[in-house]
Amino acid sequence: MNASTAIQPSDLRLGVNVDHVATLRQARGTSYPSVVDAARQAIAAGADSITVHLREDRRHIQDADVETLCASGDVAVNLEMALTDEMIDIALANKPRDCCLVPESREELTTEGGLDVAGQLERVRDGLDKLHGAGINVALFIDPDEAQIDAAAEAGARFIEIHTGAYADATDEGAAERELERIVAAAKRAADHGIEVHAGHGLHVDNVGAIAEIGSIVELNIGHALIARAVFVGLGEAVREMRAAMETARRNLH
Ligand SMILES: CC(=O)[C@@H](O)[C@H](O)COP(=O)(O)O
Ligand SMILES: NCC(=O)COP(=O)(O)O
Repeated sequence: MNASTAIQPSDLRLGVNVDHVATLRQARGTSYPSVVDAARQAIAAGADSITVHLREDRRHIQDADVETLCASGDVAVNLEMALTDEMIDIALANKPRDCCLVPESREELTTEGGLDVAGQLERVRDGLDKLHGAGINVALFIDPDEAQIDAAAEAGARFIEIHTGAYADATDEGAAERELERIVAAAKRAADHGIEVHAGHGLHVDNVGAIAEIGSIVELNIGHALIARAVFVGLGEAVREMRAAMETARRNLH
């Protein structure tokens, strides 16, 4: 592989999820902190895109955040959403560059498992067709599971986002290693299907390296830990720290 085709650290994109900027705002129902200002600051500091999860219960991101961000023209938006008619209509009305279909339940504290594509293939295929028809890139947020990867390919997915939550939440090194092996295998299987591979959930500067070293993963979506870090160092510095951790790890690729 010559230098021109070697994987470059910049090959790995960073999507910053700003849900929890909205969590702080919703805590008091104020107009601040501005999600749009946070998005622009993150982009200025090196983020490639902004992820927002418009949940059915609107616990953090609001419809107006999606509308303003998508209308801004200077922020690449990745709209995370449940596979429902309501959310598909909102995506079609706002036309974010990207969507990511995620499972959702009101009782959950945060996203738990990945989307069950294998168990609802036609419904997923129908959702993909509607969003693709509007020119929206759509990723399926799925567990690092062979059957779900194969189902994503069968449904016509062009992108997946591998759920890294089990890896991030592993309580010991052995469990983390086993989850990492699942992610590596899933990323390779998806890439072999010709699917672009993203990853996210629970990542922070201390655990992102092993994921960033997986050459077939080209985008990471990171939110909660980065926003938490921003409380102490500011959003721009938190983004720069994450990018540096990703690029340092990416240089380990052969
Ligand atoms: C799908 C995923 O893992 C996250 O992007 C999601 O946004 C988590 O939901 P909360 O941000 O509500 O924790
Ligand atoms: N899809 C993952 C994401 O957008 C951010 O997840 P987290 O870093 O907030 O856990």
